Amino acid sequence: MAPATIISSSSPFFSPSLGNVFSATNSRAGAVGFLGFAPKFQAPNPLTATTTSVSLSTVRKISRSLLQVRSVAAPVEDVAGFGDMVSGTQRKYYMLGGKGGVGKTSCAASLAVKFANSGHPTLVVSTDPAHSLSDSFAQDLTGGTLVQVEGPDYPLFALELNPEKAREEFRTASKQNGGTGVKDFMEDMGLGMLVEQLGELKLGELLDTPPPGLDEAIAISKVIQFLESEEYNMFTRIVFDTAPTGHTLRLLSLPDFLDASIGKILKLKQKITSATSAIKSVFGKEEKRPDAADKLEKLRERMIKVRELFRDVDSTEFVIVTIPTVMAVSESSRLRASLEKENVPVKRLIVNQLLPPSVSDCKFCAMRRKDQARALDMIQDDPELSTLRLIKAPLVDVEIRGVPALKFIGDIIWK
Ligand SMILES: Nc1ncnc2c1ncn2[C@@H]1O[C@H](COP(=O)(O)OP(=O)(O)OP(=O)(O)O)[C@@H](O)[C@H]1O
Repeated sequence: MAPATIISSSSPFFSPSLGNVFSATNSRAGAVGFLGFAPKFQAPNPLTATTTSVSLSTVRKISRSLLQVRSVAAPVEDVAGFGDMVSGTQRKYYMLGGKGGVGKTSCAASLAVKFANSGHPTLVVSTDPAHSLSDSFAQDLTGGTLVQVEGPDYPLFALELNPEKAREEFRTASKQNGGTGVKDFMEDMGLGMLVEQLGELKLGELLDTPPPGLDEAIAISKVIQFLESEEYNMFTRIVFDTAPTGHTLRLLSLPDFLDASIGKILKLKQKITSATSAIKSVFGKEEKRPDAADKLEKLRERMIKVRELFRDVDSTEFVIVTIPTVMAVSESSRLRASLEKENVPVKRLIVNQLLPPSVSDCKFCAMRRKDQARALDMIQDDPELSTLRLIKAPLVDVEIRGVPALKFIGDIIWK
């Protein structure tokens, strides 16, 4: 991860300034360690900051009470702006992605805070194996379970999917009880049906080693849970902080791949079934068994549901985050092209870490500014990117950490 350039408070263009904001703001949340200013409140240690792991019943209770008291912010005229994103109580998914280190997590976390402060019970999920949600919120959100983020006006929960832990559990499970542990493990992920079917097809041994793409499969299984499980019913906005480009594209194309693979398995199974039942009927031994193909077909339907969700303009949007450099803009252009090929809706492009205006640039800053202007021109001329709504986010003078900082940057980005 490339660290952001941090401009000191003595910089000639000390604006926009988180430092200024925080000297005037107090908060329940733990804003931690801002450079260049002295916070007026006691900043908790990020490692010991209080976070709450919640049980299913707590989530349900909050959900019920929210349904009674919540009023979601009204839509504004600008349908393409934040007003469009916040309006309506039907569930919407936002995926933020782009090159490593450009500010995906900061943008995703700031969007989640803004949604929560606008009245939406919100869930922010990290599918990046190198999670930084905890760092961004300055709260411990690790553990792979729903954790409530302290600070926003309405419930905001975070979930850092833990592929390494999942992979380890997978290995352990596959060694237990002659492989039935794998089934339990996959069932926990909402993929039990797949194992059953593989068992039917005597392909269970394939599960003994974690397959390539398990990280993405875990993320997909979570999406299925978001769609089907009561635990997640309360959330009207789900924000994904995705892994850098390649991983994310694999994640988005996985349902297609699984759908096609299941299709092939189904065909193969049909052939085997008709051949074996022909033999069995010749010998008068055909048994009536529940049709495994039905279950596979159901799994396939779920995959189609996920695939459709990724493509549904009304409920899903992929927001590309970039920085104003030739390399990052080029990668964003390729990402947009790939997303278009996958029919994933993209409407916005955030250009993050733009140097704020200044009257007196030093030579270094003037050079950087010229470079950034060139990258912005590149975006204007790029057929993949020029059609997107451009959101310019300034490089701020301190690291963006904690809910107040995320609120500050979120109010600049999400308008
Ligand atoms: N506009 C900004 N101004 C100042 N600092 C920023 C800005 N945006 C992001 N940063 C800082 O840059 C660093 C990287 O940001 P972030 O973690 O959000 O990027 P990322 O794209 O999610 O990284 P990764 O690909 O490693 O997950 C963080 O220290 C963050 O505080």
